Amino acid sequence: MTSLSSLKVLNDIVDILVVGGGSAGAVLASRLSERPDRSVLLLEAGPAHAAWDYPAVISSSDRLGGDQDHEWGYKTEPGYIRHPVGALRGKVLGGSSGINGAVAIRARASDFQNWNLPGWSYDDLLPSFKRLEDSDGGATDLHGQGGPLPVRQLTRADTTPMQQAFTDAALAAGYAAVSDFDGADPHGVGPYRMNVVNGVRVNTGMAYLGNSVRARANLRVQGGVTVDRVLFDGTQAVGVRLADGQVIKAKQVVLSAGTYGSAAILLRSGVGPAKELEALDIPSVADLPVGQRLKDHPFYYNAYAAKPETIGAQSPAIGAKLWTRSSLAKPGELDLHITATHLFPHEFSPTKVGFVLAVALTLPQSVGKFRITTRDPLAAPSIDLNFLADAGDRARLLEGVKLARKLGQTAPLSALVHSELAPGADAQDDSAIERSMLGTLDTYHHPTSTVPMGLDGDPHAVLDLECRVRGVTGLRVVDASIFPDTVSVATNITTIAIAEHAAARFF
Ligand SMILES: Cc1cc2nc3c(=O)[nH]c(=O)nc-3n(C[C@H](O)[C@H](O)[C@H](O)COP(=O)(O)OP(=O)(O)OC[C@H]3O[C@@H](n4cnc5c(N)ncnc54)[C@H](O)[C@@H]3O)c2cc1C
Repeated sequence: MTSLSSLKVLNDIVDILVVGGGSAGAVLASRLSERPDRSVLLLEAGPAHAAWDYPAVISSSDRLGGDQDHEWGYKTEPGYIRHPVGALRGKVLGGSSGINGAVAIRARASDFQNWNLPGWSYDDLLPSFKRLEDSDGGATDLHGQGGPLPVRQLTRADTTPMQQAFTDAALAAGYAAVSDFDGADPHGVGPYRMNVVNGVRVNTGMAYLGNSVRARANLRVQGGVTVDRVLFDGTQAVGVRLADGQVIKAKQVVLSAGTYGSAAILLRSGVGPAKELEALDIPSVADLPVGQRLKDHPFYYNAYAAKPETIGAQSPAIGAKLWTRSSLAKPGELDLHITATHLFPHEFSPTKVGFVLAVALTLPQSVGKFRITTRDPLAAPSIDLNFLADAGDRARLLEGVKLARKLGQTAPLSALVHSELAPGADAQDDSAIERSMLGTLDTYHHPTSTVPMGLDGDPHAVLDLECRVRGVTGLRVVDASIFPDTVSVATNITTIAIAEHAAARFF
């Protein structure tokens, strides 16, 4: 474990201590240390690889989910679907942006309208969405150039024969072609925008914490350090205690440990539902609803055995999607994704090669719950995603699965199919499809909202609108946990943008 003396930066009391170097934390450490007169310390539990020296399991864009050295290893509670699923989270400088699918699409204006928070509209966030980007299409009203994160718009030619056949099947079924999912009308099918360059998934530890940034005299980036809890003097945050008992003092603490990590640190610190904390003998500092509004996107694999002679190239593993709406979506909402992916355990296919039309419900109503069950900072938390508990969620995902199956039977995609593996030929009615949904459901890995922002008087709000933890001083949270509700797309770019937004406005 790192010794306390080796963690000292410039002063004994660091100006800003950022906990967690993931999608949000790396952005904050980079942006906040642009001002040389303040010292910034970033503590990350996982390894802090040099920007040019990430192992292939992190840098290769076709390998998702990391390995035991770079992933927390959490499992969910069985919940409504009655089986646990792996709740993957990156444990590395770059965080979950180091193990994710590298799809780079923003939340929609309607998502921010749903949040309904002053200062957090799409227009408010647009400068941050542009500032983070180095878009290959150059600077436009919509996209930015020269920012830290390279974002490439895939073309049809960049996608695989299977993804092209999927796209053509969706077009044949009457869906529109989408050339940029960040554009005004993303309802339809098309290739992704991705933060991948030459097969390298560019995580935030690379993009925001390159050599010159890490060389700043006022910034210290330290990997291999697990934070136990925030220390308070009364209700003033004064630093953190590490899992090994060492103490680090700071004038301001920012938690960017992610939807699970930040909530767990708050709970261990006495910030959370007082009754739950009392049961764990944790003295209450602020009685707040941490962990009560967990949201995530349920994810179903409509899996196919492919004809080996027609499948062709299989990289990029992720390349195109259909973004559409169920019949229960509210006006303007797009609540279903169908992603055509080669991420498939090929040994399960009778032809030894397969592909997946992965169906996600992106605006679920079901609300999950996050808790800790012990004060031990090294113990796994309890994560109940509560997937599909809401009957409307089941109905909408069912529509998505039926649509995916229809596309699998539509030319030219149908020509690649040897047989359907899930739900499988026997699943002919809704109840059989639903059984398959419940039995094999996974997560899209977009958990949010355990530490939600909200207006004064909002019973769900843990933070105010400047990311400050209510009822205490000197403590902020900035990461995907602060989303007041889920958004209808993958969450990485929006998380980076809220960190850009917070860094520019609140510090
Ligand atoms: C498999 C997978 C695929 C995904 N695919 C996509 C995709 O294609 N596109 C997309 O937009 N989004 C995707 N996502 C989601 C996206 O990556 C996350 O929403 C985003 O990275 C979350 O950022 P964050 O800053 O909130 O948390 P993280 O990036 O997870 O960062 C939290 C950091 O805090 C550290 N930490 C936690 N606890 C402590 C502690 N106690 N002490 C010190 N450090 C701590 C962690 O190790 C981690 O580095 C995917 C996620 C996964 C897991």
